[in-house]
Amino acid sequence: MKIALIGYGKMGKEIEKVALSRGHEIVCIIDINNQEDFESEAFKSADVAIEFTNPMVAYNNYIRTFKAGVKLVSGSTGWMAEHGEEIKRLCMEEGKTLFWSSNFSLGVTIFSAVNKYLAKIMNQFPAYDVTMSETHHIHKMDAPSGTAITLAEGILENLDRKSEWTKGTLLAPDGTVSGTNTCAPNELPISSIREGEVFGIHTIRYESDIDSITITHDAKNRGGFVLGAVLAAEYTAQHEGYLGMSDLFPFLND
Ligand SMILES: NC(=O)C1=CN([C@@H]2O[C@H](COP(=O)(O)OP(=O)(O)OC[C@H]3O[C@@H](n4cnc5c(N)ncnc54)[C@H](OP(=O)(O)O)[C@@H]3O)[C@@H](O)[C@H]2O)C=CC1
Ligand SMILES: O=C(O)C1=N[C@H](C(=O)O)C[C@H](O)C1
Repeated sequence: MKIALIGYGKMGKEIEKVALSRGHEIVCIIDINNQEDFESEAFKSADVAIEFTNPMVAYNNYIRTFKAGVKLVSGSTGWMAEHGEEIKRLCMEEGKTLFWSSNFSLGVTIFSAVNKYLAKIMNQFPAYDVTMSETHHIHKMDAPSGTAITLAEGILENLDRKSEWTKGTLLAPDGTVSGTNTCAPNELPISSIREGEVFGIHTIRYESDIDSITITHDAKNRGGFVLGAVLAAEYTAQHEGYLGMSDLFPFLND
């Protein structure tokens, strides 16, 4: 399969290696310095483009990829609140194709299913309140992480006493703490920690006066995100529309 890469940073470089190891060809690499290549024949020849950039530029990259008539896989986070509805509409009503996930790792996909199941159980146990925390490397631009937002949505869909998530405390790379831990009973607070080169830790904690139940996913490296993105690209080459991990792993719909 012919793959174009958009964004050649931490994820883009690792995706290149895994895509080559699975027999794919990289036909074009677009970074910040060669934006004109969106119009190149090499880019247009790709079966799928894989985009990992940042919250500010992802939307524009999607529009340029759609214009070139190329299917897209993206893991960029932090753009959904502003542009999510429009991008979904372009895919569902105007024939464009995007496979997006806030986290491509199989481990988080499993964790996400467990999270939803646990939230459903907790409807029977009102003594427990729920909080979430996420820890990432100091270079990360968005907070809360995209994964934390997706996990929070999984809780809101299943736990009747919570209706929105809210930002909790932020521990910044320089050690300063901002935000608050207090929130309304219907709110789920997400605290964020930026520390060293952490790949991504997500913890969901249910706490009562007598005990606590905690589930955690801790990425040991970027291998899971990278393999998942390449598997998603292989899937996207054969499918159309607005796609996600529940298409790739239908057990999530059970
Ligand atoms: N869904 C998932 O599983 C995962 C998602 N992510 C998300 O993916 C994104 C990228 O992560 P990561 O690779 O670690 O970040 P990096 O900062 O390491 O890489 C991003 C790259 O994109 C480049 N870039 C900036 N602007 C443009 C542009 N307009 N067009 C093309 N390239 C551009 C940057 O160049 P320069 O450095 O010169 O600005 C940089 O090389 C983040 O939003 C992160 O949250 C990350 C890991 C897993
Ligand atoms: O920026 C990162 O590194 C990551 N971003 C994604 C997110 O925002 O959830 C996925 C993963 O946690 C790594």
